[in-house]
Amino acid sequence: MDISVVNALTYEEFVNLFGNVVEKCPIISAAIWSHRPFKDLADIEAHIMGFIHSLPDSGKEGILRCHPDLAGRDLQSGTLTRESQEEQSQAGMTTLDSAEIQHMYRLNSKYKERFGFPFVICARLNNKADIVRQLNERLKNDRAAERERAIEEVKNICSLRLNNIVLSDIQTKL
Ligand SMILES: NC(=O)N[C@H]1NC(=O)NC1=O
Repeated sequence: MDISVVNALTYEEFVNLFGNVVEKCPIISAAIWSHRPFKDLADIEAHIMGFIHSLPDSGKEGILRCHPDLAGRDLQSGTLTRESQEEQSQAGMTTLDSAEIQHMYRLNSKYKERFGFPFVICARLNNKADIVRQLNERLKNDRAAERERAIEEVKNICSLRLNNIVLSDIQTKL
């Protein structure tokens, strides 16, 4: 997708296209729309991350809380967003057996109890074993370090979602 096409989108079109690059946080695309014209995709990403970094800790934690648990209730009940469904599926979260689902549930609960927000990791860059290992590892962090670590993962998820939007646009034109 040519950046001039993105820059010509109306506010509604822009939020429709980019509204879920950060899970269930369309307010972020709504906010950065006012920074048009964008130079390129990296510029859009930089504005998104600038917005997130400008938030107080409570705002960053709010963003984390918009993320569904990995292998959690939304996945079991089929209520994940399309993006999250694809990502969790790529990381093998949709084919866990019941013991593995229970294990993830226990780890996710322990994490939420400790930090007050859900465990977030870029599922497309990690497989099942990585996710369990990192969940256990990151439980050892203090809250401030872990908040920043989780926001880094939001950045990775966002970056891949942005690339996907551009790729799928190229594919529909081929
Ligand atoms: N909790 C969590 O990490 N959720 C997610 N990760 C990801 O890549 N997509 C998600 O929805």
